[in-house]
This record gives sequence, structure tokens and C-alpha cells, in this order.
Amino acid sequence: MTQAVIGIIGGSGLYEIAGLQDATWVSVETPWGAPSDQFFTGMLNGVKMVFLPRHGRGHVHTPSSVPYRANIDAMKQLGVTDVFSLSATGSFRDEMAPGDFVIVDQFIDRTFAREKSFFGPGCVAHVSVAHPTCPRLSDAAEAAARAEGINVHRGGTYLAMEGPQFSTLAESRMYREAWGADVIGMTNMPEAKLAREAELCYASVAMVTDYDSWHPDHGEVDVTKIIATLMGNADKARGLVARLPELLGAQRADCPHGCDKALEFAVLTGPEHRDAALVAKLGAVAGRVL
Ligand SMILES: CSC[C@H]1O[C@H](OP(=O)(O)O)[C@H](O)[C@@H]1O
Ligand SMILES: Nc1ncnc2[nH]cnc12
Repeated sequence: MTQAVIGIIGGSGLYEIAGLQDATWVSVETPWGAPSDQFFTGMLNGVKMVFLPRHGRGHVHTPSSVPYRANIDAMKQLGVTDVFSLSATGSFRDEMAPGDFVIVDQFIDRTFAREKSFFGPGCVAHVSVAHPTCPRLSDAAEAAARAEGINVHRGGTYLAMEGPQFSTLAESRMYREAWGADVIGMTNMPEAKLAREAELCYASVAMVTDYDSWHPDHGEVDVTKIIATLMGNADKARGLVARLPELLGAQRADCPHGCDKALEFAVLTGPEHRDAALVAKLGAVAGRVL
């Protein structure tokens, strides 16, 4: 058993969490540049919590400029073992209505202007993301949402788009009808892939704010309406987060799904062929296997 440290990545509308004891904002430097912001750390029901506003306080980062690698590296440095992502999303399903939460279990990655891996020339690795989210953390997120009285859907495919503009009507229809996506957002990729490379368990809670633009009764996405829904969602999210420590506990066994061993056989570059500078950068995320 090891000490559990719960990491929370708060999306649009969720820039702080409440109730932490000995709470303090800490700065972390990483070999991948500066993270989105300082990390808000403290104890909640006997469990260490580490919170990061994904876009920074004041919402300074676009979905494309979020420093995803620095954020995940810094979480590793702070000892985080389990990451919960909370994100605003549009919905492609009538029954996934604004105000509902969806525990995402699959992604379609349509992003193209982001660094997607910690690895590269001189240290090549291939991890599996066939099952990109951790069922253990997803169970906890679902239980917490139900206990809070949130209308929650278990399972769903999140289409990650580059943004920052919302989708065209044709794209919205294609993602929904031909591709079978359930929700759409701009940030969970490459975040989920990087969490897997860093051997972190990762769960994603999509907080529905709108019906994107496909819905005949709802017209196109309107950011002012999204923001109104976001505020209510953020309150619900804070309630959900507050329940996680009790559900997960302070001690943590190895992940039964192997998230924390994702790199075990993933690195292909032989030790004598590795780029020393890159290996040094990989200390926090992959030091266990390098
Ligand atoms: C405010 S709508 C668009 C914006 O909100 C979502 O961000 P996050 O996933 O961090 O909650 C969406 O992905 C866009 O970045
Ligand atoms: N419709 C939408 N498309 C992409 N990102 C979103 N975030 C919230 N609503 C969204």
C-alpha cells in the first residue's frame, strides 16, 4: 500500500475548491515549462489533495495553449497518484442534458496543435490507451456524483476538438451520427494520454453545458448560456470532489487495471541508445522504468 494523493484538474468555471485543511498554493517547475498555474494543495478527510485550474486562475490559457505536459509532470512531482479531470462539454445526446455529468470512458482525439507525448527521438515509448480511463476512479466519481444527487451517466465517448471555435453544424452532426460521440470538449486530449504515459490513474467527468449545435430545438452554441450553466455545474463539481477522499481512502493498493504500470514494457529504445538529455527530462514521469 502507498499513500494516495488525489489530483483534481478543474476545467472552465472551476478555478478553486473549498474545504482543504492547511491549504496553500505551491509553485512547481518542470522540464516541460511552466504549468497552467500554481497548485492548490491541502488535506481533505485525511487525504492529500492537489488542485490545478487547467486554464489558470482568470482563465488565461486557451485549450491549445494549456501546458498539458507540464501539468502532468508537476502532478507526478507532487506525488499525485490519481487524477480526476472535470470539464465543461457539449452534448450529442438528448438524455445527456445541460447540468448532467457524464463519466467518460472513451475518447476520439481530433486535436492537432499540441505536444502529445513526453517521449520522442532518443527515448521512444508506446503505451496502450485502448482503455484510457481508470474504472476504479470512475467508480468513485460515479458514486460521489450519485451521493450529491447529480444526474450522472456512466460511460460516454468524449470528442476532443482543437478549438477554440465551436464546431460547424456539419461537424457536430458527423461527430454525433457517424462517429457516435456522446460529448464534446477541447481539453481532455492529450491530457488523458499524458496521464497514462506518466502512469497516473485518470478519470474524466464531463459536465454538460450545452447541446453543441446539432439539436433542432436548441440552436447553436452560445457561450453566455454555457457560462450560466457552468456556474451551477461548478458548485456540483465541488460537492463531488469533497466526497472523493472518503470513497478512495488515504492508502492505495496498486491499480488493479495496471494504469500505474503502463510503462512496464513500453520503452523501446535500448539503454545504450537513449538520449541522456531526454532521459533526464523524463525523471518525474518515467524514472521508475528508465
Ligand atoms: C467555456 S466553453 C469552452 C471551453 O470549456 C471547456 O474547457 P474545460 O475542458 O477545461 O472545462 C472546453 O473544452 C473549452 O476549452
Ligand atoms: N459545445 C462545445 N464544444 C466544445 N467544447 C465545449 N465546451 C463546452 N461546450 C462545448
